[in-house]
Amino acid sequence: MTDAAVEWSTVRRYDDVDYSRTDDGIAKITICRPEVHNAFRPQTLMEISDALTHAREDPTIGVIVLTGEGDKAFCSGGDQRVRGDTGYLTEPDTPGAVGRFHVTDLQVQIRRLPKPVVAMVAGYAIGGGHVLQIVCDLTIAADNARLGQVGPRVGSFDGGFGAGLLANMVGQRKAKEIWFLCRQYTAAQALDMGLVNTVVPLADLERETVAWCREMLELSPMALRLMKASFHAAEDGLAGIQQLAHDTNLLFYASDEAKEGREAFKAKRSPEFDRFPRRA
Ligand SMILES: CC(C)(COP(=O)(O)OP(=O)(O)OC[C@H]1O[C@@H](n2cnc3c(N)ncnc32)[C@H](O)[C@@H]1OP(=O)(O)O)[C@@H](O)C(=O)NCCC(=O)NCCSC(=O)c1cc(O)c2ccccc2c1O
Repeated sequence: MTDAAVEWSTVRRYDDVDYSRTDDGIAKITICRPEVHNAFRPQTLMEISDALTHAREDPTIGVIVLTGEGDKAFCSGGDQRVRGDTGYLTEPDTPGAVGRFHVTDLQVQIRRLPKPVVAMVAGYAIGGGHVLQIVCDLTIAADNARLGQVGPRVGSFDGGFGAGLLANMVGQRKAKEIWFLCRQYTAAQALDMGLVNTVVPLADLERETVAWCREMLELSPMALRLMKASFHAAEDGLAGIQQLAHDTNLLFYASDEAKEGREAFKAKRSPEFDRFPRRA
């Protein structure tokens, strides 16, 4: 879905993915495999990961949008054509090739990324594609969106974020229904159960998504970063706490107290921490 009213310039065109940006700091990462409803193969995920890393490191980017090309699908999950007996294959035509689940690292990368990631969903968000929208921080859905899990129908399941985060969003009962029945849900149903943030007419999807992103760009990036880490601290266990804890290091390093430790070490003298308050 592209909207002529929003101007994007290409940062990098990969084989499976387009990475563009606006002048004011929104990155857009688009899965470009509409012939398979934007199903991902390992290369797709590696390209998304590379674009996410670039957007993370670019200080002029404040918010990242993840989407799929066209209006038929956000993403239909793993590309069944390259699914092997050991995971998804980078070289499906090579006998004995060993596969893996590249999406594991990508899900974690989105969770850890210290900038908001917004899923912009038109059409199908199914299977591993649905889990991708779940791990994004916000989801803006078009009124033609169809969301659901398909794993138990095709011999798969995602018991990680695909189960736990889903249950946190919609409750255990509904999450079990979604996985145990493998139904598809309309955008309106998804909104009703808290699976997406808002639903807009398809023609307005990109404009609305960009409007949400621009609202976030007006806010304190550090406050947004710390809120994202705070939301994940409990859900992600020690890894979530690690993110939040290390984010406090970012702030602590700028303090005179931390600088005293660094400068004392460099000057080969004892640090003078006495001048810093032992706060109540
Ligand atoms: C998405 C659909 C419900 C759409 O149905 P519809 O009838 O509208 O469209 P078609 O079925 O005709 O599809 C058009 C065209 O696209 C091809 N296609 C669609 N999805 C895929 C896919 N995932 N892989 C490959 N190809 C796909 C389809 O074959 C058609 O091609 P033609 O050449 O015939 O035109 C419906 O398409 C559908 O149900 N798709 C399958 C969805 C699916 O099985 N997804 C994978 C689920 S498993 C998964 O995603 C997964 C991935 C991981 O990496 C995991 C990692 C760790 C744990 C779990 C994981 C996991 O579960």
